[in-house]
Amino acid sequence: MRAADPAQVSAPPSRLHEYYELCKPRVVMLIVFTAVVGMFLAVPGLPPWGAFVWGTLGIALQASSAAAINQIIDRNIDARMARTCGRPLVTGSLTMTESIAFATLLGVSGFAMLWCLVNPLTAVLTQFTLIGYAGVYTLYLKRATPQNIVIGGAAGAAPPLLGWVAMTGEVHAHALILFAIIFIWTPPHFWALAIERRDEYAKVDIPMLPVTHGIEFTRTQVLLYTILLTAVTVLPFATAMSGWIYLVGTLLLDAVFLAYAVRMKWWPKPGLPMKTFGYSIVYLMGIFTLLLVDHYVSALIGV
Ligand code: HEM
Ligand SMILES: CC(C)=CCC/C(C)=C/CC/C(C)=C/COP(=O)(O)OP(=O)(O)O
Repeated sequence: MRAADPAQVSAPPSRLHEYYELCKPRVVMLIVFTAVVGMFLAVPGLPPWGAFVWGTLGIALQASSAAAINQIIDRNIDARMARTCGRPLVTGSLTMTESIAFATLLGVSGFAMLWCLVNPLTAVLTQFTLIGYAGVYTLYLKRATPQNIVIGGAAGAAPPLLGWVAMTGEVHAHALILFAIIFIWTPPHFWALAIERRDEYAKVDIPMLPVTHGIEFTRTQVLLYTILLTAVTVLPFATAMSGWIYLVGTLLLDAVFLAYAVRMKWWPKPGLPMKTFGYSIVYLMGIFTLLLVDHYVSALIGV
């Protein structure tokens, strides 16, 4: 048997992989999943396949473009934080010109796809979302106020609403509930991580809440937002948008999230904030999976 070639084992990541990383793929995948669930919930039965495919692709392209623009704007901050210093624009594996061209290509093709093959309202709202994240949050809010991620969270919360509009051409109250769930989820999602990364944000002068108001205050805010989140996640059931399957599942997920937040507040220990952050991602996937499953199972069994 031939021994592994050391040159191959330590080969640098391909350029394709670097472009892929520029899109923050794992975040974008969850964002697109929430948009897809919005599409399924918007209609009885199955969504119209043309609008579904082009809508998903268009939203994914625009979200990826927004993530790439965020890395273009933030390259100097990213270079000085351990968590982000391996990003393609920091290591030099992609140049500014390449990154700008790539982000433009994704953004323009995503917009054109949504405008021409889905509907103009979806295209315009998705474009505002891109500007909200890449422009308003990254360029301004992130550097200006500890409420940066609360206000900026509106961009991350928009995708299920965009998915809904892609299917129906209009903004429905149920779509606003989906928006509200992600909007209220964002602070505990991010501040759990920021507690752990406080010193890095302080070093680069980014006024994240644990930097400006301290870790204890941030833990209190995480707990308060998690309580509020529990209330907001009951809204799909309260408005008859979802049924019992959703309610039981969501209350279990909420109970675990609350337990994390309570432990972080009164029984903090090293590693707990990162576990809470990790759970926040499982939680959001869980909530949107429950919404989807409930939508079809309730229709099938007629409850
Ligand atoms: C303003 C809003 C948000 C902020 C400030 C934020 C912040 C962050 C940060 C800093 C990370 C990186 C953690 C790391 O590198 O270890 C992260 C990871 C993540 N976020 Fe968020 N986030 C936001 C909204 C969202 C939204 C809306 C979603 C999805 C619906 C999302 C899904 C994720 C996922 C899946 C990861 C894990 C990525 C990985 O494993 O590489 N985030 N978030
Ligand atoms: C449909 C559409 C256009 C959606 C765009 C929404 C979008 C891409 C949201 C991403 C949220 C996010 C990862 C924020 C963290 O940015 P950060 O700069 O605080 O985190 P970082 O330090 O890891 O870069």
